[in-house]
Amino acid sequence: MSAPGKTAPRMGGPVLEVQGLVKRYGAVAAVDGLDLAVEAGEVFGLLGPNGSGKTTMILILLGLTEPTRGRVSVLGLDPLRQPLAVKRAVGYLPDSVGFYDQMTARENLRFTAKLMDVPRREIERRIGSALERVGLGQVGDRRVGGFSHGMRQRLGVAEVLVKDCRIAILDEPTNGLDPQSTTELLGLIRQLRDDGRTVLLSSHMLSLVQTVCDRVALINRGRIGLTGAVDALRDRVLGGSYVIEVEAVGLPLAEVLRDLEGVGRAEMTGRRSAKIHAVEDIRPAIAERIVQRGGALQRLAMHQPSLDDVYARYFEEVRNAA
Ligand SMILES: Nc1ncnc2c1ncn2[C@@H]1O[C@H](COP(=O)(O)OP(=O)(O)OP(=O)(O)O)[C@@H](O)[C@H]1O
Repeated sequence: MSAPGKTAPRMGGPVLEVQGLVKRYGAVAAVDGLDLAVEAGEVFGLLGPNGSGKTTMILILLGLTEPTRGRVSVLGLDPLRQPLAVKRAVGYLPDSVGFYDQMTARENLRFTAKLMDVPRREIERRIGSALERVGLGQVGDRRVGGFSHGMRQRLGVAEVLVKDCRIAILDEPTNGLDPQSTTELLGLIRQLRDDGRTVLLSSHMLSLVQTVCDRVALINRGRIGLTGAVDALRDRVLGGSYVIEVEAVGLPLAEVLRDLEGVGRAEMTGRRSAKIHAVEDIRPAIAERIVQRGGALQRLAMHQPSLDDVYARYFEEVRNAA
């Protein structure tokens, strides 16, 4: 597959940019003053509860919905004024990708390639290579009507490869996929990034998003609440907290932990076990203290908060503040 994309009206800076975006449906503000900049080559996750405006924003980026107010730029293009150019440069996978069921996978890809003006001499080579890459090489001549949901999603990725898009936008791509298909799809998303493409994805599958996204934005009621790398958000929302589980015998554990430096809160989970919330990884200090006081350490494990913890805490704070 060749290097992605030839549409490069601007060098440097964000490839997807939204400023002061508002979209109203009557009294409902689906998007309510949203600013976002996605840099070239990153996998960016849009996270937020149902109805927070993720799909609306994606449709605006694709030129499929008109914003009420605000500025939108996709590779320097205005999706409303240049919808065809945006369609050529951006691959879009909704949660259920639409293909012609009566046509084979190869015919569907050929149809898109012609529609998108892929150079004729390139079409068959790109289709063959894309089908192989997404693991559909053996079934390229089968009708898509018989494909599973996971196969359709992979065919959606093949379409991005055939169009050679610089940007792929995926709306809830892992919805309805079994664990193996989910893992495969995430692998393909990583490959898109490794090609140098930019990926914007919306998802509720936080633990999975965490494994694939370079940065995420938490969206609440049509606005971006927080943006950053998962680690940075963890620090900001959870105060960089580490959860350490310790189990020791031969000493009064609660007393031993009481004045240990770095312990934010220690909660006894049993007679010999405790869960410690700390601002840094203080496992060596815990081990040393227990041994010094004549105890025997039986377990010392650190649990790093996941994106689910960040998400839950953030939206809890938002609800409490409302
Ligand atoms: N065509 C429409 N007409 C009226 N209201 C709409 C329309 N599309 C979206 N909305 C409303 O706008 C808000 C945002 O919807 P949107 O689908 O963008 O959210 P979302 O974050 O993608 O949700 P989900 O996670 O459930 O897909 C919701 O209150 C929704 O009901």
